[in-house]
Amino acid sequence: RRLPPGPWGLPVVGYLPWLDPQAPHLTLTKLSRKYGPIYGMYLGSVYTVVLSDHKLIRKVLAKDSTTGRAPLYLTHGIMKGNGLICAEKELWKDQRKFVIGCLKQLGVSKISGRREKLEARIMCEVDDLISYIKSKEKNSSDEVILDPADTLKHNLGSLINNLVFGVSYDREDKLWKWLLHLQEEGTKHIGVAGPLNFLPFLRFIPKFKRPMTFLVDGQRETHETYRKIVRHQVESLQKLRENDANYQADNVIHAFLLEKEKREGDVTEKFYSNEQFFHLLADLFGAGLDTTLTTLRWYLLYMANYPHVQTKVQEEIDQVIGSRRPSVEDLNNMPYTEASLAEIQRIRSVVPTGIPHGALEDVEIEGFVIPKGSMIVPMQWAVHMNNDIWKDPEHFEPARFLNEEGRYVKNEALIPFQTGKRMCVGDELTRIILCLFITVILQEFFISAANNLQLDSTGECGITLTPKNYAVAFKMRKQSKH
Ligand code: HEM
Repeated sequence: RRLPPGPWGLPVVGYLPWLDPQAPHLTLTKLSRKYGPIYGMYLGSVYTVVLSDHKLIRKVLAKDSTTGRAPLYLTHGIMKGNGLICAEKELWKDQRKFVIGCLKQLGVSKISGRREKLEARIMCEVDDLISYIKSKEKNSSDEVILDPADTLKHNLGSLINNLVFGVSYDREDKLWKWLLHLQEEGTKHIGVAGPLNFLPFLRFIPKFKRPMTFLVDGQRETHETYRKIVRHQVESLQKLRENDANYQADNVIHAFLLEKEKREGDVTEKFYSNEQFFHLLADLFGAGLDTTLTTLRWYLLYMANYPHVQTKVQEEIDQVIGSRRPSVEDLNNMPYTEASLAEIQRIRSVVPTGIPHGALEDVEIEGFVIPKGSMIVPMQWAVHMNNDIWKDPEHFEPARFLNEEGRYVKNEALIPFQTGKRMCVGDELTRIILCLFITVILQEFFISAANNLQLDSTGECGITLTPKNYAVAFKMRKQSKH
C-alpha cells in the first residue's frame, strides 16, 4: 500500500497552517508543481489527495468508488448528507436521476418544444436586465456606469427561482432580498468556516461560532420559507391537474410532488421526505445561481479588459444574429463567441479547488492507494493554468479554442463542471443561460472599464472564486434596434 507523495504536516492540524486561506488554490497548485499530478497530505484529520492532471482526474472520477463526498463537517455535519450535492450512495443515485429527468423536462434537452419555452423563460430575465440598465441615468459620455453584480444576481436568481420554485419576485420584494442575502452570506460563511471542516472542535471558538450559527439559523429559516412556498405549490398543482390530467411539471417543486406520489409504498419513498425536499431545493438554487452569476461577472470584466476580444464577439453576433433575439442554436454558428465562453471558464475557474469527492473504498491509481474515507480534490486551477497545456495561461485568448479553419474545438483539459459520474448536472442549462445573456448584452452595449483602467482580475476565493466589486460603463451600440 503506497500512499501518494506529499508534504508533512503537524500533528492534529496537518498541513492546514500552510494553506493560504485567501488563496488555497494557489498553495495547492504550487504543491502540485513540487510533488506531481497526485499527492497527499493531512488537512486536520482528513487525509486529502490532490489531483492536478486532467487525464488522471478523468480516470479517478470515472470510478464508482470515488462517487462519495469528502467527509467534511459542513457536508456531513450540517447538511447531514441530504440534498444532492452532499448525498451519497442510493439517495444520491435516486435524486441525481430525478434531477436530470426534471431538467430535461424543463427544456434542457431539445424535446417537443420545451426548449423554446425554456429559452423564452430565460429571455424574459435577459430583457428585464437590459431594460434595467437602460433605465439608469447616463453620464455626459452617454454611458451608464454600473456594477452589474446586483442586477445579474436578481435576474439570474429570478430565473433559477422560477425554474426551481415556480415563483418570481419583484426586484424590491423584501422576502426575495432576504433569500438572496441568506444565500450570499451563507456562501461567504462557508468560506470563512473552511478550517471547521477539518477541525470540527473549532466550532466552540467564538470566531467560528458566529458563521456556524449563521449557517444553522439560515438553514432553518430558509427551510421555513420553503415550507410555505411548497404548501402554496401543492394547491396550485392540484388546480392545474384538475384542468389538465396530463399536466407536466414546469418547476422542480411540482416535479418532486408528482414523483413523491409515484413512490408511495415503494422502498424509495424515504428519499422523498420534506427534509430531503428542502435540501434539494436549496442545492439547486445555490448551485445554479452562484456559479452562473460568477461566470457572467467574470465575463463582463474580461470583456472590459480585452476590448479587442469584445469587438470580435460583437462582429460575430452582428453577422450571425443581427438585431433579432438569439437562440442557443446560434452558438453552433458562432465559434468565436463559444470559444470566449470556454476561455472565461478556463481562465477563472469558478470553483478553483474543484468540488471534492470522497473515496467510498480504497482506490488503486497509478501504483498508489487512495485510502477509503479520503478527500479527493480535482484541482481545476492547476489544470486550467497548466503552462504545458495552455500557452501563457494568464492571457485571455479565446482563439486557443479554435482550429485552423476557425471552428470551435473542445479541449479535454477544460473541466469546469468536472467529469465522470458526479459531473455537474447543470452544464447544458449553463450553456443556454450564458449564451442568451452574453449575446444580448453585447448586442446592446459596448462595455468598458470606467476611466479606462484595467479591472482587477485576481478575485476573492471562498468556495467560488469571485471578482472583487467593480463598475463598468455600458454604452449603447449604434446598430442596436432594441
Ligand atoms: C458556470 C456554471 C456551473 C459550474 C462551473 C458548475 C460546476 C459544478 C461542479 C464543479 C460540480 C461538482 C461535480 C463533481 O462533484 O464532480 C457541480 C455539481 C453540481 N451542480 Fe453545477 N455548475 C454550474 C452550474 C450549475 C447549474 C446551473 C445548476 C442547476 C441545475 C447546477 C447544479 C449542480 C448540482 C445539483 C451538482 C451536484 C451534482 C452531484 O453531486 O451529483 N450547476 N457543478
